[in-house]
Amino acid sequence: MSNSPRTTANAFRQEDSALHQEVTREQNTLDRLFARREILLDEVRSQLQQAGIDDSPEAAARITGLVRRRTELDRADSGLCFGRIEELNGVRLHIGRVGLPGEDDSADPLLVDWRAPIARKFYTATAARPQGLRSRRHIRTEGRAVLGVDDEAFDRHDRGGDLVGEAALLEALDARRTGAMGDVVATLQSEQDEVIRAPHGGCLVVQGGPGTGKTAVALHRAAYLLFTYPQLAERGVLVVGPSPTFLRYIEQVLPSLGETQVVASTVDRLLPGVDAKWSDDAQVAKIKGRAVWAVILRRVVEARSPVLTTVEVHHGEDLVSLDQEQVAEALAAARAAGTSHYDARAAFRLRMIDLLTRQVVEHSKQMLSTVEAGFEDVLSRVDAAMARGNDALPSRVDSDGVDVDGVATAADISALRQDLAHSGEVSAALDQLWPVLEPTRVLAELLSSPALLAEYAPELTPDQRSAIQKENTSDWSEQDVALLDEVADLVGTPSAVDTVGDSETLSDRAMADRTWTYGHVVVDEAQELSAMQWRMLVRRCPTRSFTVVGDVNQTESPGGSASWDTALEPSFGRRFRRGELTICYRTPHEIMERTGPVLAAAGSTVAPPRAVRSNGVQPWRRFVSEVSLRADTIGAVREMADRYRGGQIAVIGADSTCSQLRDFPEDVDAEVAILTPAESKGLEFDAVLIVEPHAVIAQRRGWNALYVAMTRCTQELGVLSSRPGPDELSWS
Ligand SMILES: Nc1ncnc2c1ncn2[C@@H]1O[C@H](COP(=O)(O)OP(=O)(O)OP(=O)(O)O)[C@@H](O)[C@H]1O
Repeated sequence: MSNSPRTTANAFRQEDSALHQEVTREQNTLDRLFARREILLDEVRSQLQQAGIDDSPEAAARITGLVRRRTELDRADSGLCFGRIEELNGVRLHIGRVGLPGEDDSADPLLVDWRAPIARKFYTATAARPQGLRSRRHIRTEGRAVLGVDDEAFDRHDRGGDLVGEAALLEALDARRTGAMGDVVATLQSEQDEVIRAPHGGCLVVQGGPGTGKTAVALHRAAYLLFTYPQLAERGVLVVGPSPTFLRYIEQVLPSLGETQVVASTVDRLLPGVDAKWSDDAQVAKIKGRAVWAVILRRVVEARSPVLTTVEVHHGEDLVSLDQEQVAEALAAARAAGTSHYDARAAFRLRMIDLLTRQVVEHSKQMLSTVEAGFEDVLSRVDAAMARGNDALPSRVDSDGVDVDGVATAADISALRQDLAHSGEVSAALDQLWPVLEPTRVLAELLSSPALLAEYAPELTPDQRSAIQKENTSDWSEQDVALLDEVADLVGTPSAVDTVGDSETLSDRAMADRTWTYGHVVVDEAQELSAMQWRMLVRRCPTRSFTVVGDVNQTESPGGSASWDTALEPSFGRRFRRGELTICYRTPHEIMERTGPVLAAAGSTVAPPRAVRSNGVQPWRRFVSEVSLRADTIGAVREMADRYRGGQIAVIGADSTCSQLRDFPEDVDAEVAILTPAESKGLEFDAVLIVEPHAVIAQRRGWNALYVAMTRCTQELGVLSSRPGPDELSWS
């Protein structure tokens, strides 16, 4: 039976009114939720005011917990509630950014936190596997207003797709880009949820093609772990990204989820006091990234062994000395502990002062006859006090009237040791015998000396050694930082934490402390890291609790890896779990289907990820003359800016092309960025214009770079070339 226009119109009206009723119903719920949130916020604020009177660790932990709760309630102002599930028995649960308990403890929660186990079904139920749900609803809101609802019913077996909340998802994906990544908590997909909720111990590596949500998933996982394992908040979660631009792009995601206990950094910013000023060229970066540096640098540090020599020091009129045998014995004792260079040197210094003190006392004729018995006892107590304070000499020993011999008391001996500890002659003797190792000096000396490189780095060929040799050793490159960190670890250099006050954030404290260890580390674009950078990261989390996301088909950096086994095995052995993301959310089908040949040319045997949406906009290519390239680029960008007003546009090309296009006119109604493929890593734009693809391909790992460039846009891809080819970009 066909519907007459009148009955169709009636049906629409009925549907409209049913929809209207549902929107009103959700609006009432949202109003109640906001009212409850206000009450809870007031409670937390007053608890915070009352706290802080005592400064016990328990009180500090409680305050940290309250501050976190206040932040998450505060930040939930937008998108407080975004979903609802209805179970077969009719029970309905609203899902949101934070959990809101009911008014009394026994009541059901008014709003379930998206990270709670019970919320999982919201992200994973499908018509084929409804998991006891009758329906799922996505609730679209703006501020405190409900705009609409999208329902999926699971008791009618008429939907078979693998997308969750397809309408809400597609709407989110089609939205204009703002230049900042947002959270996707309302529309997470089932395969993403699986990664986010994986157990936190050990290393989880997630491979996924461009736009499959790796960054989004990694950040939501950080929020999930902090919620599920609150103890992680104390040490924080480190998020490592490929560039400062990328970190700015993602910086709002975790705060919008209410998380503050997260430190975001590039890997080269993780060594306090060292600022990487430049990048090595590809050949040098590749050499410096090799794992063999761990062996080379250990060799260098170990070769700085103390020089066996006698020690002579004045104390007043006295000349006291240690012979080689005594020095050798003290050295052996200091090193036996198996501690770092720095700690062993500190232990040796104490031992040396101890022996010299003994000599001074022995020189005192008055003490000679009676000193031994009491002296040992006092020394052992002084030693114990020193061992507790490591390098620090106690300013005073509690003598309790202990007379060593009726002339020298414990206090006398303590004062004597203080004298010797501050003696310039003792310091000079120590420096000569066992020089302090300053990581920057050690590496600078090595890299500037062909002779030292030949001696300590025989694993490198002469050509490689001359490639890395450098005269100006006061500036450090990104790859140098990982080498410096390795030296600092071998030497055991203490961290300069003193500059950070109590009131500073977790991020301030962690970033000022080389030895800070995190509860969990998330690494994005992880395929780009060199072996030495991996070592550096593992030192930041010795429990090896890592989430590693990336795409080995996008690897561009010289020290990076084309396989996860190669990248991870040196640091994690075989002890890592794998996850995979297979659906591309960013780039439309029209573009993704053109990336296959480029990926194949890059040497990959896998297919690009399947695009979730199609927008009907075909990628285009124009041939222009080299002379008019700049003008044509400007013209093409203007056209794109007209189509994506207020949006984000990227012009991507090789270094040489980018330099030609600098000082791009800004009088277009869109943000325009001119980037190399490496700079565009992890970012996305409404439209992308690739200029001179042949120059991109000509670079090292150029096909991978082209693949990265092609997959940055959410709507439109254009290509401008002054030369024909390559065939992989012949679309017609
Ligand atoms: N479940 C989702 N709901 C809505 N948007 C999503 C979802 N998953 C991913 N996105 C969006 O898709 C885009 C791509 O995500 P993301 O940047 O995390 O991908 P990626 O795998 O890290 O990409 P690349 O490797 O190219 O850097 C982003 O705009 C992200 O917000």
